[in-house]
Amino acid sequence: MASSSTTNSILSPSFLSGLANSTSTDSPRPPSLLSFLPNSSSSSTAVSIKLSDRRPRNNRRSLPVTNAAIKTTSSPSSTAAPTETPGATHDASRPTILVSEKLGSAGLDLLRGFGNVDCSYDLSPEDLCRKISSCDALIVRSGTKVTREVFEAAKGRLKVVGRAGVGIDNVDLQAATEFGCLVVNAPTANTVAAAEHGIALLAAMARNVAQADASVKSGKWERTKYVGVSMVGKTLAVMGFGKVGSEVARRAKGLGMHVISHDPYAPADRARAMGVELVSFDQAISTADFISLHMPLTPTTRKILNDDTFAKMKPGVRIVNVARGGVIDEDALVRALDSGKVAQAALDVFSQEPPPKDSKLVQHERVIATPHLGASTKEAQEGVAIEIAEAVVGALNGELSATAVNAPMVPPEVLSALAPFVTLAEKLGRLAVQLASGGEGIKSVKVVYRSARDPDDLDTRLLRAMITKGIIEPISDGSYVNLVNADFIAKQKGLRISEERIVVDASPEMPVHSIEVLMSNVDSKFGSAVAGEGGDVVVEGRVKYGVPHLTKVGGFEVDVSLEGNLILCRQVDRPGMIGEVGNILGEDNVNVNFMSVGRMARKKQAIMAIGVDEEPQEQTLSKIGKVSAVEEFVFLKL
Ligand SMILES: NC(=O)C1=CN([C@@H]2O[C@H](COP(=O)(O)OP(=O)(O)OC[C@H]3O[C@@H](n4cnc5c(N)ncnc54)[C@H](O)[C@@H]3O)[C@@H](O)[C@H]2O)C=CC1
Ligand SMILES: O=C(O)C(=O)COP(=O)(O)O
Repeated sequence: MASSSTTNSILSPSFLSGLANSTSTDSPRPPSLLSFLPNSSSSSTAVSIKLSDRRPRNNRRSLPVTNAAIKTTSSPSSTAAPTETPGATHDASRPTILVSEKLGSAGLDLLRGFGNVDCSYDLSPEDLCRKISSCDALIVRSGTKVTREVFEAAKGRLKVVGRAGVGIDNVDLQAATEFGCLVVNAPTANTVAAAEHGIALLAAMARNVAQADASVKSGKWERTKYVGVSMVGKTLAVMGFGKVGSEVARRAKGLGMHVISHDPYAPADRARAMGVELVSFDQAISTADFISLHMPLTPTTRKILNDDTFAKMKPGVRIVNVARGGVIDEDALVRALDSGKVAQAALDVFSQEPPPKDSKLVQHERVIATPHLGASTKEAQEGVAIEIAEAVVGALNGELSATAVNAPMVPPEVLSALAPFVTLAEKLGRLAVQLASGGEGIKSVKVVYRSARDPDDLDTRLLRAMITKGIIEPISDGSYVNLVNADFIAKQKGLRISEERIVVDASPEMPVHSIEVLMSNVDSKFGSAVAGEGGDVVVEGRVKYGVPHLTKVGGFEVDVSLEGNLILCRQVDRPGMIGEVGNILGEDNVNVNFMSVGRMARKKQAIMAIGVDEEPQEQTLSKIGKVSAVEEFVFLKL
């Protein structure tokens, strides 16, 4: 098989006239990343064929966007209409957003401008599961457990879970990812509130404010009993130097404390700039007079303070926890308080919330407790509500949120530049899998990105996810594939996708010059699609003038815009072939929108790539098969 061929291109005039008509909405927009629809870019423009040279266009054609998908999704299984907020009307054409915990009014207003908002607080797990199949989004705080059962009960309708706050330990992220449900949080709006609460607890604990207050209210006046300790000059270990931890450190420095911190992932220069020394875990806990916890609850931080670690602390250490109850072994803390190793603890969070009424920890006389109030200031709650409402609305619009927790975060400007390549990637995956015979047998796919840019500057996660989606959707029983679950589903299906980035001499303006998809160890329905030493099914595409094009099939160069559907035809290169096949399609009312012929050499084999708007009937295809010069052909849905 020849490794190269020459190309004639036929551009349809309506393609060009469509461009002339382009409006402001024609500028490239980021594609919907969550609502991937199967035929996300089909064009319905009917055209006639006319020979023409490729011409650059001044206006770009509008990009296929699929952002209506989530808005209009209604699960066939969802029959129960959600309870509306009193006074609100339920509009079935709008997405439904269930808010299961109190959310600031500004956020609710924003949500109501976009969809049906159902504020149902204090739902039992069963009620939540019952409701969820009629909801497109769920907004929670720390009180709602979003378990695997919730995702199962959603029956595929739930597209986004918004956590109105930072900690996402109450959301089963693995299950969310498997179900293709995006999880977003609101990571910044409550930072100061949580830090202020940490400082409030620190000072209240040191000066016995809570106990003394209760004593005075009970009619006592116990001035000697409630002598406190000073904070100035004491060492505070901030465990977790993230947003909250660093704000606590800043405030503690203002109180004259010596602040050290342990955080395996924090940059030392950021800490140093604040006059905070980053130290090892053991050094932090063994030298601190006060320890303040600010790390997330994860499998590695669960019970990070336990009998062993309490044993390493200074006698009389004081502990503040506004992070998560689960980072402390609470029974061990009771033991450490009883033994005097820990002098006092100030706790905002508990492993079980609310804690049992008879909790020894809560009842301990040297413990002060608040009911998870860290984020509860008016200001923080309004800010969090807006932050999460914007993220959820964006996600429902098919945009990727900057606060996505279980999907790659792609900055809007990168997304915008990648948009046509995202469509190209999906179509190449879709084409390659249809060219292979027996799609389920595909195990190994290689993707080669050619770009003028440094390989490190090219974030291909989005493109890989779309290729995966393109490969998987045609061969699976309705698997819903999106950026969130693409890698998971590929792995589940035993599909190994490897990537190679090659620097080429091309325009650095374009993030990618070409994308090539190679499938190993598969037979092809269209022998000409097989190329290379390994006998791979090969397709390659590029973006030209903002529009995805197929540029290579097997060893043949072609040039066809990836719109509508595609007929690939290998024939002996001879005069009249284009007209003959074009006539068959025309007679059977199939519109050709694009056509190109790539041949090995004059009068040798050639590949005709024909873009068609409609799906030709069986008999139309068989007429093409009967054209004497046609050696093989295949119809591919894009
Ligand atoms: N009580 C409340 O109402 C609130 C509680 N929180 C809790 O505080 C936590 C921290 O919040 P942010 O500072 O906004 O998050 P963040 O993500 O900015 O900071 C967390 C820091 O913990 C560090 N970390 C991770 N593993 C660690 C380990 N093993 N040891 C030490 N440090 C580790 C990370 O590197 C990161 O710098 C949240 O995960 C949440 O659970 C946050 C807001 C309000
Ligand atoms: O943001 C966080 O992580 C918090 O813990 C705040 O929780 P809340 O929204 O007040 O239930």
